[in-house]
Amino acid sequence: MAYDLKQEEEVKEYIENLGIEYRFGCYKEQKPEVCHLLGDYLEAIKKDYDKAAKVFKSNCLDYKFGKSCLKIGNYTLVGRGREKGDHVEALKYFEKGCEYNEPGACLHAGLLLTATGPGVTIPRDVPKGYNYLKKSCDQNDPMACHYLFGMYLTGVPKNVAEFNPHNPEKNKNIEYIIKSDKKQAFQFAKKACELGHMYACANIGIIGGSGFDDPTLFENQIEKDVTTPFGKPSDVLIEGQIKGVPCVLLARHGRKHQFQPSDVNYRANIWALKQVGCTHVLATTATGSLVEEYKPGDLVILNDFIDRTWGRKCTFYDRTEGGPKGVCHLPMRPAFCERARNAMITAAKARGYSHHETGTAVVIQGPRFSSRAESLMHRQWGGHLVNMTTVPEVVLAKEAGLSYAAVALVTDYDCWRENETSVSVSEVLAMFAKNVKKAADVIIDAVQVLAAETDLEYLSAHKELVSSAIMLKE
Ligand SMILES: CSC[C@H]1O[C@H](OP(=O)(O)O)[C@H](O)[C@@H]1O
Ligand SMILES: Nc1ncnc2[nH]cnc12
Repeated sequence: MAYDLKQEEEVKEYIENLGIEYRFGCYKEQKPEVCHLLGDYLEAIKKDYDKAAKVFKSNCLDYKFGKSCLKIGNYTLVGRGREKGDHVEALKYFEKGCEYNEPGACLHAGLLLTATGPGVTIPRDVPKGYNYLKKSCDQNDPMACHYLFGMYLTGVPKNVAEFNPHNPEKNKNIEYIIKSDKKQAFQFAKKACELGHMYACANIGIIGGSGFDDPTLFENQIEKDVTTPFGKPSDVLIEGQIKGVPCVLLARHGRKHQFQPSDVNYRANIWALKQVGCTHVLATTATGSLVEEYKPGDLVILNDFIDRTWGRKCTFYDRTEGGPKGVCHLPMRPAFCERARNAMITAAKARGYSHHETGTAVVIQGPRFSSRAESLMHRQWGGHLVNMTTVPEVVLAKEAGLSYAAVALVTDYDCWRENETSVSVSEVLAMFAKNVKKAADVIIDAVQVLAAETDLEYLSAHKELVSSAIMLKE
């Protein structure tokens, strides 16, 4: 019978008939896949969780239907269709579901057995949990592959309390159940990415500024020539891994430094990184200092900017064909991603490098350096540093919903100090070359810190902020 689903009565009748069909298929014809549909029907349409739980439970135990074991496992975990949650019983259902080859059930069993934290009531059994995760990943569950990536990336400590997720250096002498293995980590990340886990794909973009062109940072490099709706980025993207984490490197000014700051296609650079799946961008920048305490050779994790540039394309929302639609009024406080900044701060601290956790960069148009009067004015404005590239890069990264942070290397005192000559390009490059290892180490370690994080809510928050800032959506 055909239903006119625009008519309310007919929709009701259709839904009732659906229930009758499912009951018939389940109870009379004894088809497990239809019983599972009946459970879904009772849950989603009837909101009768008690009955749904009974159907899922019997379909799991009597008919060995893995998907229903996963469902009843989840019900048991959170206390749906029963009085309260029970982790131990939930695990039994997940294990059954896994036995019946349901990858989601293997994933949940693996997670429960390897989880730590105050809410966990199941004794930790990492080897058993690992096997469940592995079975799930082998059956192409992207989440399971991503968890295995995380396990191999950092290693799984015997005593979790001894492990410091923010300081890899401090974990060197602790005992591990699974030892860190970057090659294995990469294989699992690769598989998770291929299966569509967005956070596992080439996920950390690195924009190398003046003097930062060290491709030896990367293992297994591949050059990728890409184009975007906003034109071509400054150079090819170099994809590879840093200690097992998929990353992409881009030279901000091109590998031959062929683009001066006002000619860099910042939009194409950021878009290209986003296009290949980056969720984060970590950048370096050579900067002059505007205050005595920020000394040449110091690192600064930028947290704000003053924009003195002009004529640069500083939004994706300008109706470019293939670009996003609408008008975007994005707040700039905070301008940089706090989580990515913290990862850099953690890295600089752990290495013992002289650094400043905050700093405001005055971004000038260039290519000339500031006059003395300008430099003195920038000081009065409260700037700590001066450079030519942070705007619009940070703005565009934020518009693209990416997590962006920049480590500035102080190369000079600009030209505000009494009795001192003005900054020169040779001074900047020489100072950067002398200290480039510090910037590279901070990037390398920050990549590890970010990749080991499991709470990725902040990445969704970046995207939601952009959605909420768009007017005139089509
Ligand atoms: C080479 S001197 C001026 C130049 O250095 C900085 O470049 P980047 O930010 O790409 O490291 C500064 O912003 C100027 O563009
Ligand atoms: N003094 C300065 N002014 C602008 N950009 C710079 N990059 C490095 N030093 C700089």
